[in-house]
Amino acid sequence: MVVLSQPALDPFILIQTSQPTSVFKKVTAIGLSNPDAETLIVEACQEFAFFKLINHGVPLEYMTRLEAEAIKFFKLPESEKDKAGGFLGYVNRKISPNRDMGWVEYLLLTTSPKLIHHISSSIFKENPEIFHQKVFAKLLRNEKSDCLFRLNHYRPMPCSGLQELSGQNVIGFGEHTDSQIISVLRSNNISSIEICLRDGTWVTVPPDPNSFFISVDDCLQVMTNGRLKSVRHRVSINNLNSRISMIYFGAPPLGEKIAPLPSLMERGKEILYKDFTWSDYKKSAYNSRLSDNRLGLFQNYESQ
Ligand SMILES: O=C(O)CCC(=O)C(=O)O
Ligand SMILES: [Fe+2]
Repeated sequence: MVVLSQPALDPFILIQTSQPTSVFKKVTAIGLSNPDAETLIVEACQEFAFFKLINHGVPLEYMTRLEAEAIKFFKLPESEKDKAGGFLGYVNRKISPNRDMGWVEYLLLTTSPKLIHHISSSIFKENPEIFHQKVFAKLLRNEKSDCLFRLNHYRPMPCSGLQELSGQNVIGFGEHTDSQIISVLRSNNISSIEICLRDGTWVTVPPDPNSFFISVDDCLQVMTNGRLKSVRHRVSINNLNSRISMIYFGAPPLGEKIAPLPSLMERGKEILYKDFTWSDYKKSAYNSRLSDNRLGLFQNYESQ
């Protein structure tokens, strides 16, 4: 990455020098009604830590309605959006507390039923009941979990910037693994997420607004004692259209112990991780950089 001493809004600080990626044609598409779904999911998670869920039964109109509300919000003047700022709510370009920036603005929401109502009424003023739709009501059922929901907006690059940037990508969301158990992502049809395969090659996953992309996150890596590995991913911006994505991060309750589960791990394999709670993980993640391996701290010394 080229780091220039420019004002915070200069997109050039985010130029990504990595090679262009090829399109990932092998992403496994799995429908839940497929009798072999369980096996296919395990295989895809072992091989790619990532798969595409098709025929999921969630009507497209739910997602497009929420997307429309998000677009309305993101079109507001910066001063209005900033009023919804804070740890939860609106954030512009700042991806982590530790200097990680991206060409992205987002709304970070908790899925706690009590808080979501409050947040929704201040952000989606014209449609505060947006999260009362059936699909979200289901996601919000577990009051104790610490799940998050993020709406990302990758603005088009300024035209003058694009001419000079021709052929280069700008970091929308830098390389990282997600922390939780699984993430469920849906985006519009614009540009896409890139994932890192086991051999270290980065590939671009073709977008599909009708499907969900499911990824293996850090906690699931621990719960399976490393049998599944969380997937490194990133978003690059290289065109003139806005990308909108929404991601549900499925997390445990704060005090929950995260540990390898005998039913998920390979029999007889040594335990790779120390005991820790989701709250311990979050505290240590707060001091890390986006691209860090945040599980390093929790690995058993003997097993490294
Ligand atoms: O916006 C995307 O497509 C992915 C963003 C992402 O990885 C995240 O929000 O954790
Ligand atoms: Fe992510």
